[in-house]
Amino acid sequence: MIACHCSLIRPSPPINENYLLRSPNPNKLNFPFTFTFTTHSTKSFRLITRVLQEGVEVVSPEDVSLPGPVIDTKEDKEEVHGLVNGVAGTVSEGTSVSSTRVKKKKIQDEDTFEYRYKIQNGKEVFEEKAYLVGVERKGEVDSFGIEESLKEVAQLADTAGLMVVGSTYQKLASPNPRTYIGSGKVAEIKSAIHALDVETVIFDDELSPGQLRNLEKIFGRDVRVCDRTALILDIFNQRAATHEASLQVALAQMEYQLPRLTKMWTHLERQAGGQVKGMGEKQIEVDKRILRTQIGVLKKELETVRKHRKQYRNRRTSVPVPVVSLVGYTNAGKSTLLNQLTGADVLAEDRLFATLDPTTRRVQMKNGSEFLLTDTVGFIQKLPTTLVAAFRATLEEIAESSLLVHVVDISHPLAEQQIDAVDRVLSELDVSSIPKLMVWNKVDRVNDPSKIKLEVDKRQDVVCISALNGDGLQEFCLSVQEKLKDSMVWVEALVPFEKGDLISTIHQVGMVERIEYMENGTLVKAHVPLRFARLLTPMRQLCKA
Ligand SMILES: Nc1nc2c(ncn2[C@@H]2O[C@H](COP(=O)(O)OP(=O)(O)OP(=O)(O)O)[C@@H](O)[C@H]2O)c(=O)[nH]1
Ligand SMILES: [Mg+2]
Repeated sequence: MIACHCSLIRPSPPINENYLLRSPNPNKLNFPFTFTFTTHSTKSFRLITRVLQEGVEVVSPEDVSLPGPVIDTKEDKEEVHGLVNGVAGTVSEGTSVSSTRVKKKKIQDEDTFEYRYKIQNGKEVFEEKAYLVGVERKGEVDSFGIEESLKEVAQLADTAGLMVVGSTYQKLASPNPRTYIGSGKVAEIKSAIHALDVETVIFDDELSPGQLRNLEKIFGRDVRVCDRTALILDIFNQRAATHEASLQVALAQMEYQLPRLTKMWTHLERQAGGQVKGMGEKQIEVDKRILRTQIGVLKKELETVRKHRKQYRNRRTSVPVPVVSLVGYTNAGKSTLLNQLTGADVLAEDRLFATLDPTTRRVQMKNGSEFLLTDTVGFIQKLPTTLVAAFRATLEEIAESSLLVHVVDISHPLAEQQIDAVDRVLSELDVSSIPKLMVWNKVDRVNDPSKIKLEVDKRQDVVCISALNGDGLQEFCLSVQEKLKDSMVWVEALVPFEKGDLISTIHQVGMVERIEYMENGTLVKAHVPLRFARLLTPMRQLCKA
């Protein structure tokens, strides 16, 4: 056996910890982490490959290179010690995490490992086994209900590439400050997860850093504990396709990590036999400072990206075609609707958070008028505020639109609760002054479509559609136009013949009621966006004269 002393530096943005963990056992990454596996096995090669692909720098040994077998063939075992998630450092030999359980698992893993590697978003990921835990607060009416909420976490886990093998929940008056759930429940979960060989326990609610640490300690070193927020961050991290989205996710991840750094350096004190008490704490402070600096750098970089986006938006709005934004619960069908109306090919799939970046396309009506339609990131109940804040730049698109179209999956059993959850996020975004239109989507999936249509007829601000098969899209566009008219101003202007191009712009951005050709120009009576009305001011005066 040889010991390879590697310091692994986590790059900025940090690599996804889970990603590294989805590697040969042990699946829990502690700091420093130690991997022990057999030479010549593809697993060792995979781990190093993955580490390097992720951009993690291997400081030593220098001979860890690709492609080709990684480790000295004379020995039959290797160890990789390293630090991830922070700064570089020299690592002395840490303790190997070869517990009896890990040894037992190793034998099983040899057989079962291969089939748990899956290709997701073009990357090879290891499908961890996950166990879900929820809490129902006594006396509090959670409109979603604990079972539905857990079902949603299961969907999130599936989207993140995890294999859910069990779940449980507890009714509590108030959460336990140490472990979130009661001690009896903790013991029950511990035996369940060990029996099921679970690698990750996911809590449906946000855990405090202390609760997270205590639970990890109780469950054992090779079991990772995470919460809904971390899971959503993980999905966002996997799916971020643009530079801006990556920056936003990295920022949200770092802000989430900042109070949770505590565990990283406790090994220093352990190795020193407790003689250098406080050494770990000092190092945590150093790490926190580094992280804060990185957060500052990211924020500045985001600001630059944001400025570019604004310039682009200003250019776009020089011809004031009204902007309509699609908002709604994740998986409601926003991207499908955009694709149907504009022929765009935004990814639309039966997974949560398929879309992260806004996409804008032009919709041309038969009467010549146009509007821009923007697809946005979906919302979810218990959406972490850090994420809403991180995505504020993206969501600025929403704030600057003329109309918000709230897309609802009306076939979902919790459609009403989802509407409330979306309204809650919208209220955080301060967009109450923007007119709204509600769209009940997926009518083709409801048991009794006629009942739904009857209900829609009674209401004024709802349109019923199937974005998938195109039902109701004509009516949808007319409703959008009607709603847009409400946000426009009425003008009567005499446009000189030499400014004839203004007439076609009025057709494009507004709603023309009447056109008359006079001796000294064209008399137009129309609804137009406010900014455009200002452009027409001199001609409106002419008209008055
Ligand atoms: N039956 C039916 N399925 C639909 C309809 N609209 C969308 N879907 C399906 O619902 C799933 C989610 O659709 P998306 O368009 O990705 O939903 P989204 O709102 O963009 O979701 P996020 O990007 O995750 O927020 C896909 O599998 C679609 O095919 C519809 O009208 N009827
Ligand atoms: Mg989408």
